[in-house]
Amino acid sequence: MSGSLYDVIIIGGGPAGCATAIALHQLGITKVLVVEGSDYSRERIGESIPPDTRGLFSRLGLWQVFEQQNHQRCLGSYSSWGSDDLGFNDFLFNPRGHGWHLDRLSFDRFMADEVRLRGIDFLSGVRFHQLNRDRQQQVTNIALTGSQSGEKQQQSCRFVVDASGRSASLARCIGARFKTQDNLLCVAGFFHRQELATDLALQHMTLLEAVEHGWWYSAHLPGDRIIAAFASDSEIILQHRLKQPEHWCRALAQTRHLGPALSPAKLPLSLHTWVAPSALLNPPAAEGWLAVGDAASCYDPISSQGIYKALLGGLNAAPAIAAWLQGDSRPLMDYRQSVGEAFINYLAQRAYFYQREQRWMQAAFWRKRHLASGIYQGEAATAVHE
Ligand SMILES: Cc1cc2nc3c(=O)[nH]c(=O)nc-3n(C[C@H](O)[C@H](O)[C@H](O)COP(=O)(O)OP(=O)(O)OC[C@H]3O[C@@H](n4cnc5c(N)ncnc54)[C@H](O)[C@@H]3O)c2cc1C
Repeated sequence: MSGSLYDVIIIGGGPAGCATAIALHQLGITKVLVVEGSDYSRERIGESIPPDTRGLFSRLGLWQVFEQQNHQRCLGSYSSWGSDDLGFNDFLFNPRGHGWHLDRLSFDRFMADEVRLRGIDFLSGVRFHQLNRDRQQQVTNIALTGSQSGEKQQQSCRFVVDASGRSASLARCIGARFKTQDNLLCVAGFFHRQELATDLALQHMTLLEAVEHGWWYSAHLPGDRIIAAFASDSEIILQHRLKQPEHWCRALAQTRHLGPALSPAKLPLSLHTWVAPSALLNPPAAEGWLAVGDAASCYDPISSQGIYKALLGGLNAAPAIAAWLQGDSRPLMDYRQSVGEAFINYLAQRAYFYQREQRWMQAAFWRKRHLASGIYQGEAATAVHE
């Protein structure tokens, strides 16, 4: 595969990278290479997607095949937020129907298979390492390394896409930097349904519960698995030793709704920790490259918007790339602007949501979010216009 000049190389075969490759293919751009560092065997996070995602699957030509996958329907969410009561928000009146709780690994493998089925070159187990750009020739040379073998190779292209998720490894090589507005940490445990006294009513729902030091959520996944996750600041997690299963389980048991609903009979074998920042890449695009998905902007998991944003980003990025390859860079600059504007909208929604919780005004977690919401939006606006 070495040696040929690609129109586009995409670093990262997650939802954003695969959606970009498929959307480019729909526009007739087929000299595309996707480079994925993993072999899709390690646990991934991010499973709830809203009903509106159906429209994006349709636009990508994936709706019928996605429907045949075995993902769990999500009919709505219960939440205890701003009040001790458990409110219920269902999707019954959404014209697009229900959402889904994905088996995240099989979803990412499915997206990668759909890319390959279209005849698009796809390297997995190969990591982006370094790049060097020949601006006169308008060629970018990409150095790649086998994740296991350490074997090196080089590929060249005219346009390069960073879809490497929160690491934004390619964009950072070019000199772009994240402006981080918030740095949540999530500690998650996976259970099998048999290990829990789960209330059947919760089976097709997401459950969200605010507590003094952060918030919890749980979701029922395919294969009768259940995820429960606690989101807070790293110093609070450290102080309460919440990376240790016994402390994490004790904190879960102390919640008003989630603990009694799950009541795990035993500790999870291990806990997984993920950073969940709210951050905007500055800039998210420039001549010859763009970032998409989490590499361009990361949203708080409370929004359940990450995968939706990744798929939509791929659909928006493809025409901007196609135009750039034809010599018109205006759509690329529009794309760059739209990533920033969407981020500002997201910050406003997020601030509104966190402001609704007023029960623990003196607790460090909530004080920090209430104080910061105004400042965040001002800073983000600057990032877009820089
Ligand atoms: C705790 C938590 C809970 C979340 N919950 C939800 C949720 O309920 N719903 C939702 O929609 N979103 C959720 N998200 C967000 C969601 O997971 C992300 O927004 C989504 O995965 C972004 O997709 P992506 O393709 O941009 O990035 P990723 O999914 O991160 O994919 C990036 C890909 O690039 C590859 N890669 C990285 N570096 C390199 C390299 N150097 N070379 C080659 N390949 C590389 C990675 O292996 C990966 O496959 C959650 C996130 C967190 C942290």
